[in-house]
Amino acid sequence: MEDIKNRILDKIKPSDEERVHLAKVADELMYKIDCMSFKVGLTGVKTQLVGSAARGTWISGTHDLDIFIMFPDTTSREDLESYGLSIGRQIAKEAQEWDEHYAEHPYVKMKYGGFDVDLVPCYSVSSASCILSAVDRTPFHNEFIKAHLHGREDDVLLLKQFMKGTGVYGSELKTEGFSGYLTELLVINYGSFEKVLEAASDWRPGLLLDLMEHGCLKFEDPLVVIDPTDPRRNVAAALSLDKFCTFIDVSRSFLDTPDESMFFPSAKPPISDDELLDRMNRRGTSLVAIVFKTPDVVDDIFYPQFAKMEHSIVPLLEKNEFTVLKAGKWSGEDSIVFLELLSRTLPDVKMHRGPPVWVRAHAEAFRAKYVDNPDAYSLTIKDGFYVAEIPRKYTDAVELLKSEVAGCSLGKHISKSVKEGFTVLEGDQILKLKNEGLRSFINSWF
Ligand SMILES: Nc1ccn([C@@H]2O[C@H](COP(=O)(O)OP(=O)(O)OP(=O)(O)O)[C@@H](O)[C@H]2O)c(=O)n1
Ligand SMILES: [Mg+2]
Repeated sequence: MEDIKNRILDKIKPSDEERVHLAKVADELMYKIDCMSFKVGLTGVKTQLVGSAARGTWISGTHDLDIFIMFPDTTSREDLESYGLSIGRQIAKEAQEWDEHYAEHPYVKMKYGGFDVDLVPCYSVSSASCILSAVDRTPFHNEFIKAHLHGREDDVLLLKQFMKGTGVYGSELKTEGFSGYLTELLVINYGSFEKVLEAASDWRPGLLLDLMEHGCLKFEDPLVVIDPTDPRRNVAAALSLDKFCTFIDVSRSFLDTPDESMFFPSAKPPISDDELLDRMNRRGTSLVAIVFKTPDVVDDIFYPQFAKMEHSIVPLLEKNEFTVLKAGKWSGEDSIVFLELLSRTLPDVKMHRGPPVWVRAHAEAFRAKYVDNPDAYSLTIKDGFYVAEIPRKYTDAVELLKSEVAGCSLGKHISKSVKEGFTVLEGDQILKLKNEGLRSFINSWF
């Protein structure tokens, strides 16, 4: 175990040179921001480096700098936004590339000196419980982690890399995993990388960690980690049940058989046509793919819509009695929802249940509609209910999807893209999809 940890740390721990370079670029940027705010006559504005770069918990080679421009809490929202943006734009003049983003406030993102820099305006408030906007907590996170981590940066680095390797790191809506701050709190709470894994091996959903014993509001999430700087917030709010459980699973595996490759797994190779056909034949199911053009929106807008799409399409199939074994999603230039069905086709007969025979008026109306209906196969009684045996609307899942997908609730941008055109592929038609990233996704998913 010690050997593995040391070998991993050799790869992920920033060198002294990297630390010096990062500090230099951060200082340079903060100095420029200070000069800029002085020039436009702002007083009381402070700048601060936050996030993993400020805490010594960034993974070597991942170069993001989060710099906060902190305005006095008496600043109006309009002033904070306009000064924040104009300072950002000025600095961006010397950047390799830049653009504007919108979170709680608009902010500027840029490539500067080899780093991905976020210049985020926020309010400087006296405590995290009186924040005026969500980002105002971040400087308090910095203070808390610096005061409590006590030299366990290496444990955080190992935990982050282990989570990256096992696919559970990142609190964006695309991943629904663990945030950087959460990994730091877990190390503080349990004491070390291994102790986090040992504890996680016995986790159950509904777990509450309340480091500062705040006592707390009720949260429904699988993991609740009360923010030590703000009792109203669950730091693990973005974590999905499946990512929570994946972490339990990989923690047990690693402690059972420590394996370096879990930190840096090699991607599955793209599946070949022959292999894919062979797998389809062996599984004996029907594989269906719905393909549409990926709308041009940011991940945090796209992925919730993509999840919504899956959660509309699976019930559509089930309502029509197609059994969905599993669903999967992949997105590149095109986006694809995969559905593995027990069978693509169903027989023509559908059992349509009517009212109980003893509910006379309804029962007679139902009987009258189906008893001599030339389209119906027959009318029977089962468990006290009339059952009409009628032809089903869709006997082919592909026809169902072609007709009904565009009418599903899909989210604004996906809906627009699907209405502009989509295709439904089944079985060997899926071999038309050649993208290598997609083929390696299929290799691990199917
Ligand atoms: N959902 C989020 C995302 C970010 N933050 C705050 O913003 C900081 C910077 O965010 P980010 O760069 O995403 O995370 P890091 O902790 O810097 O981790 P990484 O090493 O992955 O960059 C975090 O430390 C945290 O204090 C937060 O409170 N909630
Ligand atoms: Mg960061």
